[in-house]
Amino acid sequence: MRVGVLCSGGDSPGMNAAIRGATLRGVDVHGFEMVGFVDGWRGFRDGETVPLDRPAVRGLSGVGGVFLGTSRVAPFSSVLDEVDFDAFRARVADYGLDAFMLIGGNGTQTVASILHDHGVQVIGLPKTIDNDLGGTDYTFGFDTAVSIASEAIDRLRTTGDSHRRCMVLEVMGRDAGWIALHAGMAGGAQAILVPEFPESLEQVCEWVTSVRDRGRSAMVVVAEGFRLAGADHAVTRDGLDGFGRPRLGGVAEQLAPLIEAGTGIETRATVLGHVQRGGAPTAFDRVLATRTGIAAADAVLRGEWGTLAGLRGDRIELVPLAEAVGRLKTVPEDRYAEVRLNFG
Ligand SMILES: Nc1ncnc2c1ncn2[C@@H]1O[C@H](COP(=O)(O)OP(=O)(O)OP(=O)(O)O)[C@@H](O)[C@H]1O
Ligand SMILES: O=P(O)(O)OC[C@H]1O[C@](O)(CO)[C@@H](O)[C@@H]1O
Ligand SMILES: [Mg+2]
Repeated sequence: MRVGVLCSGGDSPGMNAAIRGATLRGVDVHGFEMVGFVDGWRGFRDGETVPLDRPAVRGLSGVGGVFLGTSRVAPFSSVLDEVDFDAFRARVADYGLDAFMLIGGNGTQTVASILHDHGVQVIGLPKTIDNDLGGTDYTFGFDTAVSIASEAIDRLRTTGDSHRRCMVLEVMGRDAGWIALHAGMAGGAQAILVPEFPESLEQVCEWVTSVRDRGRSAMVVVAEGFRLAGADHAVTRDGLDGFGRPRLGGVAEQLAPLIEAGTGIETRATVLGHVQRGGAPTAFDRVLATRTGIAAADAVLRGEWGTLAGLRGDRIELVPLAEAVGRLKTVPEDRYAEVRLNFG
């Protein structure tokens, strides 16, 4: 059995641990031959590969980023209806591959599902700091991003308190508010603004003012995909991402002067950015990623194609890819309601 490993989408702490887990199980236990593609589909297109074996993954469990590289380079050069899947399968055969392990978020696993539907033997490994992928309770990288964001909240709080300022922290997450919700809860934020539930500026200002009236300084956590009630799209930056989508970001910088004008309270914005994706994974993410890699190698051995190695409770289960990518996993209303009652 010859298995190709490929990462796509943004990097996510734990990816190295997942590749290590899959390689140790796949090569040493099951006797597979394994190969990694450099920089995702770019390496597949350009023929850039590295052999994966025990020495190649030595010491990687706690290392951030991903040594193979990742990218948003598209797997197909045409729109889906026009993709030549015979040519794609022929390319897979050129590499001598029997199977693919695809490490990525909802976009990557959508590609995995499409490939499975067209006869490519694939297993998905769910990663993303956004935690927006179905079929798994948590994706590795999320816990690390939340830890970094909650540390940022703790730090912003002390300077905010010293100056009696309102501090607004923008975190990532694309169209899902998971990082904002969990980091905001961990840091005791007085308002958490998520893409799933727009709020009016008046309401945000009311929360900030009530915090001041209690003699405290407000900490507002905002997800990059949040929009004020009535706005028809999220705030974007110039340029497109590698897949041609608008880049999210900038909502904190837009909100801060509006809050200051609406409350009379000096307000500052911080955009956490890629810091929340960098550095060493937490122990939780290392364990989750390693177990995901092990489960994926076992799934290859059993030929459980078209599945994703997802965390369900305390177990890694193989979930049909189609089920996992059917819809984005966003913050449900009850999770938002339980924190919103205490805002302000
Ligand atoms: N529907 C699709 N059809 C074809 N290719 C897709 C599709 N969705 C995603 N892709 C490809 O997969 C890549 C990875 O997807 P995406 O950029 O959404 O990241 P992801 O896997 O969701 O990870 P993350 O959200 O953590 O960055 C895209 O950049 C694009 O090349
Ligand atoms: O690394 P890039 O291409 O700037 O992408 C940033 C995006 O990737 C993520 O970090 C992961 O999907 C999102 O939270 C964010 O919107
Ligand atoms: Mg995604």
